[in-house]
Amino acid sequence: MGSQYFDIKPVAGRIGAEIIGVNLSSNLSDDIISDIRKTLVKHKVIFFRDQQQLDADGQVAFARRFGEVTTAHPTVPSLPENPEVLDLNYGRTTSRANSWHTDVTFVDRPPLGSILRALDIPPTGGDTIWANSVTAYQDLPIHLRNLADQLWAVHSNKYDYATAFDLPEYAKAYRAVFTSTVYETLHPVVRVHPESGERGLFIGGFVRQFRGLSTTESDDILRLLQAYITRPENTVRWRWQVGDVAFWDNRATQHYAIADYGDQPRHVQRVTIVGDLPVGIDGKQSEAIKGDASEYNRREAVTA
Ligand SMILES: O=C(O)CCC(=O)C(=O)O
Ligand SMILES: [Fe+2]
Repeated sequence: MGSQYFDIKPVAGRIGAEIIGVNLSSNLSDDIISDIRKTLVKHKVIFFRDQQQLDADGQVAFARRFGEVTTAHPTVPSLPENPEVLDLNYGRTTSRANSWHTDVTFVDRPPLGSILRALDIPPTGGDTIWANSVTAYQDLPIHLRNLADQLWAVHSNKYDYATAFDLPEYAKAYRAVFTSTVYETLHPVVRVHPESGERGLFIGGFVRQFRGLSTTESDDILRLLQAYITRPENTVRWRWQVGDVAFWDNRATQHYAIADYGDQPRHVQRVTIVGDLPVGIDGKQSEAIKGDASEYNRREAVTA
């Protein structure tokens, strides 16, 4: 699929494409937005360079073209003047993003996607990697695919905070909120993408246990399945420059922010689009177990 409005340049063999010739701060027609959406669904993560003219409000306005935007995230401070914008500006030691995950899968409607804008990037390091969960599923040998097809997983935001990272004072309020409500949701391990119909592995960092298996069995199987997600063939790595924008399909990817830049500044801002209720290959939908997940996407911003 091409577009009459912009050029599409794949970045890696199986995931990721750069969109060339679109100014995200301009008034984009519905036709352009529709082509951007198709490109996102096909390539799973899309990149736009040189978007220095785009500010936080423009980023929110662009995100709104794809769906409802979430307010606030319990682990990451929002901008006080703009609760839709997550301000990720607190260094490698305080981030949970340097592990493979799909965003916010502990609620029943995890994000459709997120849009990340680079404001300050270290001279070296601080890249982000995305993985294609559809090609990972296709890579599974048939017997493992049959196993994955039958599994459902409990996703939760409950962590062992004994080993938690140290937070700067201003971010502690967010952690207090994050830990005050436990969310648990049962999702299919193999999810049918609502737009492409593709099957993908829907797992990642918030998976606690597979239904009907012990925690040890779950850990072993999760490790086995994650190994297909993180195979280099299924990934793309982006070397950020200030002004870059990345937009990923959170329904078909995992990502990992590389914490290799020491104490150098790295500042990115994220806007998140509400997704739908995942559907498994048998047509069954995800189910919230704990926490009012339906309210989650509209919860109040916490500002310190
Ligand atoms: O900082 C990054 O590159 C990504 C952080 C992350 O995981 C996110 O914004 O969801
Ligand atoms: Fe993330």
